[in-house]
Amino acid sequence: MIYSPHTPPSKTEPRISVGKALELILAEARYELPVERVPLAESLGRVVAEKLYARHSLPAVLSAQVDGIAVRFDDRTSLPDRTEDRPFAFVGTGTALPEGFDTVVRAEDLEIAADGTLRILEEPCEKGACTLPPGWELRKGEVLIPPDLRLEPQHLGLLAAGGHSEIPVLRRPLVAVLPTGDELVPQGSMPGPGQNIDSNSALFAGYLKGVGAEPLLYPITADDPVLLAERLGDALSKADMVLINGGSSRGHRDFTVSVVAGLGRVLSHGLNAAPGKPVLLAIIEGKPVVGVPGPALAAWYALENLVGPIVSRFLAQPPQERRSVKAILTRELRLEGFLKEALLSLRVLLSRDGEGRYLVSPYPLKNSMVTNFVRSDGILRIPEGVAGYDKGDEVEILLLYPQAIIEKRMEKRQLQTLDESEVF
Ligand SMILES: Nc1nc2c(c(=O)[nH]1)N[C@H]1C(S)=C(S)[C@@H](COP(=O)(O)OP(=O)(O)OC[C@H]3O[C@@H](n4cnc5c(N)ncnc54)[C@H](O)[C@@H]3O)O[C@H]1N2
Ligand code: MOO
Repeated sequence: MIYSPHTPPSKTEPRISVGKALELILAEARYELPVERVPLAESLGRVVAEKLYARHSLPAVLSAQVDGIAVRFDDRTSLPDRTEDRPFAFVGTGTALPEGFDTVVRAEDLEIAADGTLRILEEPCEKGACTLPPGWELRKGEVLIPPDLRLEPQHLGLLAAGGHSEIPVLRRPLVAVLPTGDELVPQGSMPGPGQNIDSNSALFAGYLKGVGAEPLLYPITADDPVLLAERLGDALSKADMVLINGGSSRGHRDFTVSVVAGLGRVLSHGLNAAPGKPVLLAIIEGKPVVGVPGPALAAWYALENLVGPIVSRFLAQPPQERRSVKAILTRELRLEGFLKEALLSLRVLLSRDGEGRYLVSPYPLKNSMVTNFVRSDGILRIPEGVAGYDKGDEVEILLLYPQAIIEKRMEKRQLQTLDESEVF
């Protein structure tokens, strides 16, 4: 299959690689977030803003590690031991040993006879056996969590054990989303002739939440540079980063570039990427501003390649990575012209061959409806400079769903139980 660009870029248009564009915006914008305190139960997935220490020791005193009896080690006699006259106390796992006791005998190593007398079948081998000394779990003042850690459920347990109920975290980056275009109507409206639903705002909101940001959704802005400049100003006064959606290309109503250039510094306009070529990256008042193309697929790649990593930078995290699988190409791919020089992202379907290996079939590039995107299993990214692949070559596929879900999708397709028009 030969891929060629459907909108060849002009020869004079300066374009840079996606990697270089990301490097520039990461190096040149300001990435600072204020700290807020949230209840421990709501801190999952949040990024801790400062080092957190244990506020007390656990256990506070010598405690039992198992269910059994507490004894004094020095009271032991030869085995088996009739112990009705030996002092002991029943203890449960995690409870404190009563004063004067130093060792625990496991319930399995005891016998209580019918007459109520207690025998120790297996004497503890050392003083302190089956106990936990004070501070064994946590020592007061020890570091529990370093700064910049994204909290997982196990960290929440540790912080609770260490005496924390409110956690200082980085505020989620607030990302303003400005949909633009005279042809757009809000979600829930019936689109008339020439109208399109602002579906990208929903896509953006979901994507942003998924990477740990807080979307600030604006109403649709008409194709009017004055209105756009006003909205942009408002967004910059509230948000940490601004996404302007649509109007990024070269149509007579595409004002994004001129408005942004009037307010700040444009770092790049045009990426060596397909889809996702007309992406605008700029800095206004130290804040990153991204002009995201209108077509949903191009928009998604801009989110994935640039916006996600920028949000991660705000949160002092490495960019989130998708799971990938190796797959065998079912046909050759030859790239021509601009596509050979660009980072090409192709949507793919996966299946399996008789040996259980993944097979991969890419969709044609032009087939860029958002519904078809939802139907794809993953993405084949072809780096800049690669002219194509042969049939049978092994390539890496980034998965759009968890692997178990992909397996189910493949199974359904193989059984042909999928309705042709089904979108899932
Ligand atoms: N002469 C040229 N035309 C185009 C070029 C080019 O190089 N020369 N590039 C093409 C490429 S590639 C892309 S990608 C698009 C970029 O378009 P814009 O970012 O300027 O977006 P619009 O023109 O405003 O809209 C395009 C399309 O997307 C729909 N859209 C916009 N916003 C939304 C939204 N919030 N929700 C859903 N859909 C949205 C819009 O209705 C249009 O259908 O330009 C090519 N043209
Ligand atoms: O392919 Mo454009 O670069 O995103 O429609």
